[in-house]
Amino acid sequence: MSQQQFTTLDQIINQDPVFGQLSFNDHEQVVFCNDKDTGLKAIIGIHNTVLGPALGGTRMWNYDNEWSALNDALRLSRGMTYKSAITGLNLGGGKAVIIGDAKTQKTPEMMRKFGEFVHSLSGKYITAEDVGMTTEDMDTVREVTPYVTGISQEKGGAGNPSPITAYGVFMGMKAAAQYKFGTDVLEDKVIYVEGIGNVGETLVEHLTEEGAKVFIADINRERLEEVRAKYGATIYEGSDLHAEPMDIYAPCALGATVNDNSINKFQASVIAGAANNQLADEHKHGMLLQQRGIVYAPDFLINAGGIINVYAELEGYDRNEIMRKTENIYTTTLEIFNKAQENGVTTHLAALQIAEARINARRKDNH
Ligand SMILES: NC(=O)c1ccc[n+]([C@@H]2O[C@H](COP(=O)([O-])OP(=O)(O)OC[C@H]3O[C@@H](n4cnc5c(N)ncnc54)[C@H](O)[C@@H]3O)[C@@H](O)[C@H]2O)c1
Repeated sequence: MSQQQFTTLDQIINQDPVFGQLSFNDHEQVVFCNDKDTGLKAIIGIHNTVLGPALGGTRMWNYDNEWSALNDALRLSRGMTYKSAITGLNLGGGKAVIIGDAKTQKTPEMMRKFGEFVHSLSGKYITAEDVGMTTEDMDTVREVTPYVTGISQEKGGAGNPSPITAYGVFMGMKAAAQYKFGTDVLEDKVIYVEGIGNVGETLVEHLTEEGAKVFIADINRERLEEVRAKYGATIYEGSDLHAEPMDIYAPCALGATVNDNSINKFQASVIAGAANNQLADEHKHGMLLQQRGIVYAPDFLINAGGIINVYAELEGYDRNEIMRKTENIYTTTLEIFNKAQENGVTTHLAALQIAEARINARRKDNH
C-alpha cells in the first residue's frame, strides 16, 4: 500500500495529504462523506469523466487506517477509468470505499445515507457493488438515487455482476494460456484461486468444469468448505501460496498480491485473476513479471465483465450482447499480449496505452 508515514505535524502539513498521495494521479474529484447518525465514513474517488460518468463499485472494508482507505479509493477509481476505456464503454472511472466491517457495521440506514451522498453528485459518479456489498445493498441505495447499478432483476436491474466478471476472467485466462502454452484448454492445468467470494466461486466452477486441478484459498473457512463441497476443488492448507508450483495463479481477493515480497517466489507461468490492482507497483512489478517470463493478464482488462453487465442497465442491451462483449475479452487479451511483445513493453503498459489513446482521442474531440 502506497501510503505515507508521518511522525510530526510539520510533516503532515508539508506532505499534501490528498493531492500529494502517491496514488493521486490527476483525479478530478475526491469526496469525503461523513454521517454521525449512521456511522458512515466513505470516500468517493472520481478519476476521469472524459468518456462518460464515472462508474465503479463501492467497497466496504475494515481498513487499518484512513490513508489506506483513501489510497484504495484513488487506485481503484483510476483502474475503472482504464477498464471502461479499454472495453470500449462510454464511461469514466470512479470508485467508493466505506470504512468499516461489512458484516457487523453495515445497515440499510447507512446505505441510504451513502446513496444520498452519491445523489448529491448529480450523476457524475454512479455506484455499484464491490467487495463487502450485495445486490440488496444496491437496491437500498436505489431508494434514494437513480445513480446506482448492479440492482436486482426484480427491481429492473441486471442483477449480481460477479458471474459475468468470472466469465470474463475465465476468457482472459484462456487467452493467456493460449499465448503461453499454445492451447487454451485448461484441463489438467494446476490453478490456484486466491479468494473464493462472489467472483472466485464462479471462476472455480468454470475451471473445474473444464477439468483443471483447482486449489482454493480464502481467509473464510466456511467458504472454503462450501466451495470444496460444490465443485470438488482442493483447499490449500499451506502458508505460502505464491511459492507453490502451479501453472496459473488467479488472484481473486484484494489487490497488491504481486508485490516486493511475492514477486520472486512465483512459480506460476500465468497470472490471471479478478482482483483489482494486482500489481502493488504496476511498472516495477509488471516489468519484473515480464523479465521472469510470467504472462500477466492485465486485471482491468480481464475483470471487465462486471462493468459490461452494469453498463447494460444504463444502455438497455440484453443478455446476449453482455455475453458477446464479455467473450470478446479473449480476443482483446491476445491482442494486448501481441502488442506488448511487438513493442517490447509490459502487458500492463500495452493495455494502459490503448486505454489512454481512446481517452485522449475523445478529449480532443470534445475541444
Ligand atoms: N464482483 C465483481 O463483479 C468484480 C468486478 C471486477 C473486479 N472485482 C474484484 O475482484 C475481487 C473479488 O471480488 P468479489 O466480488 O468476489 O469479492 P467478495 O467480497 O465476494 O470476495 C472476496 C473474497 O476474498 C477473500 N479474502 C479477502 N482477503 C483475503 C486474503 N488475504 N486471502 C485470501 N482470501 C481473502 C474473502 O474472504 C472473500 O471470500 C475484488 O478485488 C474486486 O474488486 C470484482
